[in-house]
Amino acid sequence: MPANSTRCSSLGPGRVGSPGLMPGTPMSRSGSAPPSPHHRHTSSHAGSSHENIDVNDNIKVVVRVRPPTEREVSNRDECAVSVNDAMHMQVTFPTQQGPSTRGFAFHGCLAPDSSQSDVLHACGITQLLDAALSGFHATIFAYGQTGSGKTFTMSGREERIGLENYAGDTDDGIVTRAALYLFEQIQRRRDGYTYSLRASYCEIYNEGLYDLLKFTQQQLPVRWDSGKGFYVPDLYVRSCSTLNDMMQVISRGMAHRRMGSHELNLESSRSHSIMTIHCDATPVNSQNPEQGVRYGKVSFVDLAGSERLKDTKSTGDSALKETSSINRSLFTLGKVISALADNQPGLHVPYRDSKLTKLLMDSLGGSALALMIACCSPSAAHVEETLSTLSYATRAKNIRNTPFVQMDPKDAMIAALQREVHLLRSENSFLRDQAVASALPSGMATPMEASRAPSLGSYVQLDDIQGPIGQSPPPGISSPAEQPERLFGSEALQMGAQMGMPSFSNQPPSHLGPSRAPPDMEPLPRLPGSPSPPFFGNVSNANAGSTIMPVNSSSDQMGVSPEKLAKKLAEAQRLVVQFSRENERLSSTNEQLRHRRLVVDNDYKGALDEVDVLRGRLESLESAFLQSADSSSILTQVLREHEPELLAAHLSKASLAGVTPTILEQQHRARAVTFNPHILHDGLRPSHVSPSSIDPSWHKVQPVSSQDASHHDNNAQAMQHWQHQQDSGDLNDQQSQDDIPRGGFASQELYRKPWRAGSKLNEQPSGNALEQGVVHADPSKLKLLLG
Ligand SMILES: Nc1ncnc2c1ncn2[C@@H]1O[C@H](COP(=O)(O)OP(=O)(O)OP(=O)(O)O)[C@@H](O)[C@H]1O
Repeated sequence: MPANSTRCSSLGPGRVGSPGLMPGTPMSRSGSAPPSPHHRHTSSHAGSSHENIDVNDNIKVVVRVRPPTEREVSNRDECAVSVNDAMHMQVTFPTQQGPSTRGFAFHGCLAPDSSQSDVLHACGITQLLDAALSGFHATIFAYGQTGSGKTFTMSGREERIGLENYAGDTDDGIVTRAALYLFEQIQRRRDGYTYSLRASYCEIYNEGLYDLLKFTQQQLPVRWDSGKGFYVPDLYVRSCSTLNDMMQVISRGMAHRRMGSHELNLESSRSHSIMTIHCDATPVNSQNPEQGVRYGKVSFVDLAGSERLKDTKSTGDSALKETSSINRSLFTLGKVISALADNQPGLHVPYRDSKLTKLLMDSLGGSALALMIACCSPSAAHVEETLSTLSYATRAKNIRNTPFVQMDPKDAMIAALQREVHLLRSENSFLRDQAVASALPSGMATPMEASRAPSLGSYVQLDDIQGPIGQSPPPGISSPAEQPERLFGSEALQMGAQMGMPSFSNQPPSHLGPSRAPPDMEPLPRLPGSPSPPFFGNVSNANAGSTIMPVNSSSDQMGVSPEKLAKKLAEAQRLVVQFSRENERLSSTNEQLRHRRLVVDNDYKGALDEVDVLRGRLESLESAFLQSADSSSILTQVLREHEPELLAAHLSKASLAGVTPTILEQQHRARAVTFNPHILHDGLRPSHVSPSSIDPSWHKVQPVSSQDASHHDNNAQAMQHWQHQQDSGDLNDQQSQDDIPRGGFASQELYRKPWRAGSKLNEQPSGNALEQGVVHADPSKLKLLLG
């Protein structure tokens, strides 16, 4: 610590946004969080709804600083983080010039003494839950360094939840409080829907997806569907009709999560867990065309924490593999967040690079509401990680989601069609009324009016009316072409455009031929309030012979001759037929468009399925290839034949070093350069923080100059580019050999080929690589490749 840092003796008084610990003070533990009304929520929250939700909603980011752990207190760690107010905080960190401070602003900042119920309120979680009940997807994910309080925030004290007769306590986390809130709400809501809740719980461990409710060692596949996005088809989803059912799901899932113990956390989650509560809302009255079944859900994601082996002091193959896999998936998450935060059109967002980012796709830049809770330690010993976490959180604030109510695709389609039919009906009735109103002499009732007062007149069969049918509207009847807005209304036009309808044309569509409804087209059903069959019947066919119109028997008394009246009525009839035809055309065009969209969707889905299959095959080929490299010399022969120089270089380098490098060893070293979590944070670190000033070991693997940084960028970009090409199948065989095979580098040299010259990154990784999160394959399993 810098010489001028100071120490203080206790936690500050506040909670949400209260200063809490002051920077430069030694940390002490206060008592447990202030008592909160267990599992109860204030009425102001209970009544909140999703009305505040902005349809272009950025991800909300709240930071929670946990209290110091006993270990940090006994080590007399300095405090580096202080919360200034409800939205601002600052971090003090050492530099070569002395301590420096950086301020951060978030949607919420929670001081170390904030209670679990404070989290619920400060993070707006009840709003998210209300939104889920209203059909939105919502995601709450906890992010941060290992031991920073993610699991405590999401789940509370997990060990207690599984206890028999557990009735909850003040330490209950978001998940249990949310479950109770949802059950309270569905009993309270009187909004014409019945609600049912279902829950699933899964984890991603070492890039494998496991069901925590049906705990088997079987990995589950992640699939793509154009309607649902990425999803896990075989995940067990349990129906929960009572809070007790839900608590069983929670405790069972938690009990099966993979935990480990290391220097920074005695109970460290070794996997990313996702608990999802599905909120299905079924309308009580299904007659309402605007109502369909809504499929909201809320996911609680407890990410594994980023960690450095030198801090966690983890040893052993499986621990190393876990660390590497955690850091790798967090690295991909970082790339996704960065790409989305940059918000450059056309930029590739590498969702497909990990299972975690696939499953979070909807929450990051998608249609879900998302809340990120960034957790951090107050200790100066972890200030680098804290700065990195806050830099990520700052970037995440820029990610924009577009939430919308989720309905079953079938229901959504039906609702859209019903809306469309509704629009066409009202349009149709409007047109009919308009046409007749224009045709009738002033003072005469329109059919609509007449229908409300049938005693006004008697009826005459239109077909009985003889006389020429004018080709152009008679005086007093304005051409529909002059007033499309009046005919359809701007609202209707907008709705039509939204539904993919072509813009209205008043010319009878030539391709449709005579006015006849398509054979498969149902006549438009009657709209309440629209002219009823006694007046118009089905006007789609002018020869139907049953169309009747009200005519005032004493029309001649109004100064209109029967001939003129008949002419005007005939003209009205012609217009009605024309508009009906237009309506039919719109309907049939819609039908075609929908069909076309269905075909495209199917094609797209088929292509994606194929890509998934090919990707799976490629991955198994890669792993088979690497495994067989140990026991056969095919690879050596291939190199000898196609890359003799490379082989010679390997042999000489190996003999100089006195060891024989192996494929796996070099591959892992190469990965260490790419996946090192500190490198990925590099672009996010404030420019005035020199990496080497914080941790002398950083410069060994991390670019320290802009030139090096650009090498690193090139490195990452080239890898990303290769992956993209690989994904899209753009690579031919030769290119595949020359470029970087993902997860299967034939050697470090091959991997570095495109940017070999002059880069520090091209030097052998430092011996510190292990400490930086590198996983070496089990030496006993590594066989000599080139010997
Ligand atoms: N707000 C808090 N109040 C009291 N104790 C806390 C708080 N946050 C965390 N802790 C304690 O700190 C320790 C580490 O927290 P936790 O296990 O939640 O960290 P984590 O971020 O989930 O770690 P990992 O990524 O390793 O799983 C635990 O003993 C936990 O009880």
